[in-house]
Amino acid sequence: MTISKALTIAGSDSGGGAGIQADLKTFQELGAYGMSAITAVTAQNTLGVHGVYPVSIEGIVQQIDAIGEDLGTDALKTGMLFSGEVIEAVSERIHHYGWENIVVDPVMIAKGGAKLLQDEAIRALKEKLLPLTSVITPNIPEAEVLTEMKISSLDDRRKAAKQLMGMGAKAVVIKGGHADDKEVIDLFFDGTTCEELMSPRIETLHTHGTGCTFSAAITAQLANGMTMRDAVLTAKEFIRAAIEDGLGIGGGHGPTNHWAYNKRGEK
Ligand SMILES: Nc1ncnc2c1ncn2[C@@H]1O[C@H](COP(=O)(O)OP(=O)(O)OP(=O)(O)O)[C@@H](O)[C@H]1O
Ligand SMILES: Cc1ncc(COP(=O)(O)O)c(N)n1
Repeated sequence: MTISKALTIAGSDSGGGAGIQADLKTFQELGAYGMSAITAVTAQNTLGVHGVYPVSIEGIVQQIDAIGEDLGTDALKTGMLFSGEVIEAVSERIHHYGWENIVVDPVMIAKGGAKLLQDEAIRALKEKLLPLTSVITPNIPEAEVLTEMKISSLDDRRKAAKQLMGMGAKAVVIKGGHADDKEVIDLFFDGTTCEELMSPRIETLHTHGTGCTFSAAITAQLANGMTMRDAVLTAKEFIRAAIEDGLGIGGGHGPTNHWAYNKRGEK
């Protein structure tokens, strides 16, 4: 039996809805063996981020090396990287191991407004990480920061996706969760085709960690050997089920249901 392996380099969310916790749950549900390198520990719940405790560069590099020198990985994703220094160190290690299937979720601000990436880090993200990226998955505000353009229309999203490809990413998904369209439109662009992936907008407060879960599902499916397009299509179904069958726990923005996609398949 071949084991698909997936690595997440991201922050820890004590509340379990976002960050490495969401990633590992998603990897497990999609049949990939999950591994992690933690970049920062957050004290967090559905009400917000109450504290951020960055891990030292040495500590992050040692975690990545522990995996690189022994287990290896078939795909990896990055989430909360927090600083330019972390981005540089992580990019250098990815390059060193020659890893492929690199999914970059450019996490900048938590739903509750807490800053998860320092401003000075944007340059490192563009210069060091984007050239190694197989797919980048910004939400609309993140795509605006990276491209320095205002994104209002669907056409703006297409232009932004092209610009991000020009910066080195091999594919782009601009997620539509933050737009006010009736349907949620995630724009997928791989250099040749530009596709609008539509699904009904679900009226719910419980969308904590949707971006983490979506990018983790892409990572797991790339580790499983799927093409980029198929991995993105599965991730869209995975997150749709996870939001639709929300758990309704916590007093604020609750987590999604990482069991939902497989539970539906069992029926
Ligand atoms: N209300 C919703 N109904 C249906 N799908 C949604 C909804 N909100 C988000 N999604 C889906 O979830 C995924 C993540 O989108 P979103 O734009 O919320 O990312 P994000 O802001 O990075 O998420 P987060 O920061 O919460 O982790 C996308 O595939 C999007 O289509
Ligand atoms: C450790 C960590 N990583 C990512 C997010 C983004 O998720 P959200 O925007 O839903 O708060 C988060 N809140 N915490």
